[in-house]
Amino acid sequence: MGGCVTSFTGAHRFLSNFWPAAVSLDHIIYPTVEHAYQAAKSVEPAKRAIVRMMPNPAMARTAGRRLGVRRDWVAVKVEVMRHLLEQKFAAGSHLADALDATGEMLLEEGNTWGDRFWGVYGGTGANTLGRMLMAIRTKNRDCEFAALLG
Ligand SMILES: Nc1c(N[C@@H]2O[C@H](COP(=O)(O)O)[C@@H](O)[C@H]2O)[nH]c(=O)[nH]c1=O
Repeated sequence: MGGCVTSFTGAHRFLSNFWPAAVSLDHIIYPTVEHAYQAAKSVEPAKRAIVRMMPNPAMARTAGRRLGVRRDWVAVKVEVMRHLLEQKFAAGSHLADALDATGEMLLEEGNTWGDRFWGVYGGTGANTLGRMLMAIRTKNRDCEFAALLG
């Protein structure tokens, strides 16, 4: 299956970091990748708890953006995201199956909120989130293949 997912909406909403998925950050469970990613901007447990308790990912994002980021945030944020997404799409899980079902489609987080780092806005952007998801999709397949071979 070729083609392109140009936004994480509708049937592809599960690709968004706002989709419900329990993920762990430093042994504490968060309800979405977005909650955990935003909490990770701080190293202070009390601040992380505020983000974790937010009733939805949009509010977690707003709260996280007010935290003031830790000094090493720019250096670690991509690895933090990868760590969370690998949990969300852990091989064999329901969401990994849904990711696998996207076949060879290009996954692009086209967005309306101006994010050219994680997604694509106005036709340009690094699409870091989409590229990470495609890499996990490939990795999961490689693992499955290796398991079949024994
Ligand atoms: N703003 C938004 C999404 N953007 C998400 O926000 C995060 C980046 O936050 P920051 O590093 O603070 O700019 C990252 O997880 C990105 O995917 N996603 C959605 O589904 N809906 C939204 O409305």
